[in-house]
Amino acid sequence: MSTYRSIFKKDLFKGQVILVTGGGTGIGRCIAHELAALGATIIIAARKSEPLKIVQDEIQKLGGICDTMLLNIRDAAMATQVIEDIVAKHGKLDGLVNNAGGQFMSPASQLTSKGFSTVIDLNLNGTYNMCKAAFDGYMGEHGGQIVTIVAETRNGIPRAMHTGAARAGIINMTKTLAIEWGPYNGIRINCVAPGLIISSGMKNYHETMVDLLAHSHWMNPTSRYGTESEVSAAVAFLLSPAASYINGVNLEVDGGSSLSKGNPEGDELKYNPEGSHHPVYIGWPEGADNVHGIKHVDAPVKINDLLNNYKAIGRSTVTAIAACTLIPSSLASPIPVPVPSLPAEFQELNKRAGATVIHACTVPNSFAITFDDGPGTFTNDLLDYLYRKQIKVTFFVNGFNYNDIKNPDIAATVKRAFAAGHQIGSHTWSHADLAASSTNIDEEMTKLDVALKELIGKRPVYMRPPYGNTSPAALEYLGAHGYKVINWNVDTDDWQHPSNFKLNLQAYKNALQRDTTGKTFISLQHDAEPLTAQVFSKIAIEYVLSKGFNIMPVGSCLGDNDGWYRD
Ligand SMILES: CCC/C=C/C(=O)SCCNC(=O)CCNC(=O)[C@H](O)C(C)(C)COP(=O)([O-])OP(=O)([O-])OC[C@H]1O[C@@H](n2cnc3c(N)ncnc32)[C@H](O)[C@@H]1OP(=O)([O-])[O-]
Ligand SMILES: NC(=O)C1=CN([C@@H]2O[C@H](COP(=O)(O)OP(=O)(O)OC[C@H]3O[C@@H](n4cnc5c(N)ncnc54)[C@H](OP(=O)(O)O)[C@@H]3O)[C@@H](O)[C@H]2O)C=CC1
Repeated sequence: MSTYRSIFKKDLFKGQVILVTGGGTGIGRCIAHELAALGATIIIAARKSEPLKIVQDEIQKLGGICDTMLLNIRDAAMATQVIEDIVAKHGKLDGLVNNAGGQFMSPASQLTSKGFSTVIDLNLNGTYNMCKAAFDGYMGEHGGQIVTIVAETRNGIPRAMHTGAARAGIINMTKTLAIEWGPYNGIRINCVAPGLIISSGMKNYHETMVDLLAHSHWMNPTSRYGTESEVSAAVAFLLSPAASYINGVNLEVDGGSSLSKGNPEGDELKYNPEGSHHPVYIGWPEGADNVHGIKHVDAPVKINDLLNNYKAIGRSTVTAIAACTLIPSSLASPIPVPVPSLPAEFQELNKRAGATVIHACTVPNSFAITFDDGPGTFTNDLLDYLYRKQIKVTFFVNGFNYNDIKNPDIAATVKRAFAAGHQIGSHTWSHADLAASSTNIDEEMTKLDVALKELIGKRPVYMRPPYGNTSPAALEYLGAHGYKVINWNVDTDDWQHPSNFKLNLQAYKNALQRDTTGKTFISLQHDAEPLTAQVFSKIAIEYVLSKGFNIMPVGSCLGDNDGWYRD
């Protein structure tokens, strides 16, 4: 019967008894499968019995030995009891894999004391409880191997300060225990620090976070996420005699992501959005996902899709590790993005109507970078970057679209952008199509003007019609009410393919890779798109700067230094 295809030799752990906490799901389950396939008697323990029973059944079906126990690692007495029960039932405890753990995501500023304590209690205290129980109950006298799964913490973990602190505590505790428990008790103790791993753990996160994760999987030096098998292999190695002189280390299994995290700028340019050139290791048996009724990996669909992609394009099994190149078909041959020109009937209409539609700048060598539909959840990240680069841009904001401008965080972002000298323009209250006869143009413009007046004390003169759409009636209204109507001549279409930075940038390349003598540009992207705010905007700005253009707000690029707003 085909079983987990470990890279290690068969029977490596034959006769050993190893406890894997949290072994009913994700990484822990994979570790349990691999160690059982290598001959160990595995005990998996966690709070919920059902996942444990399923995994026990899977392992037994494949010919392995697996026992289950209920355990809450936060409960020291329960930890002690579980170790006692294992020793009573199986006679010993050769290995302990502290895999149980986790957290919720939250910016540090919004974290409550209770939330912080909960995550510290689970990870740091829980791991301590297990180490102490294993030491007191068996290993202190007989020796053994301990491996704790932490998380890569080298430069902090944004939005998970609590878990970063707990895991850093575990890493340090591990070093001390290696020193204290090594010489006399024959214990080796190490940590494995995964980067982002395609596993059931991702199911704990909100859909928005899963979306973001699914889009950013290439943003580390290995340009992909890791697999459960790659973490499990590190654990098996550290438990094995091959690591018998390795003690007190933290082995990062993160594709190098911890090396570059925290660098304020430029990292994105070093990453490879085209996909990974690295082999992917997946130890699950080849064939369908559910051979013998065993589901290989149980991550959220969008994350699981990444794995299927790695499998489809890469060589994913132990027997066939080979270089793989993940090139989404959309990137294989760049699709040129045409520079839009105003439809002929509108050019004619503009001549008659009250407002003309502006597509380019007048100041020589200027490039106005504009963002629509925001503020978005990550506009503040973009503002941080713009501040560091000392660059000013234009934000055409909505009142109620991706976000509600009255939400205090969103309102604060508008105020911050304004105070920093960026130009705030109107993009209508609700992103309504001004060319549609059903749209109340006056309401759309006035409602946002009133909200902005409250926030920044002024009403914008510059506006961008949603979808770039105008009609004679709209232009007449806008002209009569003193608005300047700004469209663009570089359209990234980032909203259609937010994670395809190469395609987004193609619009810039189409504009700037030809003779640009006497030309000026206004580009369009959307800061409401998280990946545009966090990544693409920076790629675009670096590119425009590399071509020698001066980036400025639309008002400046039209030579208008005073008339951006009115009272
Ligand atoms: C980061 C690097 C990559 C890592 C990836 C992985 O690890 S993937 C693996 C991922 N796998 C896992 O993480 C698996 C293990 N994770 C867990 O069991 C839970 O996530 C746990 C750690 C919160 C513990 O749960 P529990 O049942 O013991 O606790 P509880 O529910 O009773 O909450 C206690 C308090 O915590 C607070 N708080 C909780 N949630 C939120 C939130 N979403 N928002 C804000 N706050 C939140 C809140 O204060 C709450 O008290 P309240 O205000 O309600 O009175
Ligand atoms: N997936 C990833 O990208 C990364 C994961 N990690 C870490 O790897 C480990 C495994 O993660 P993963 O498999 O992805 O996530 P899962 O959420 O699938 O696994 C967590 C496991 O821990 C168990 N658990 C949670 N709290 C307790 C508790 N108090 N007592 C006993 N068991 C508990 C859960 O079972 P039950 O609920 O039944 O108790 C579950 O089986 C975790 O420590 C995680 O933080 C680190 C970095 C990245």
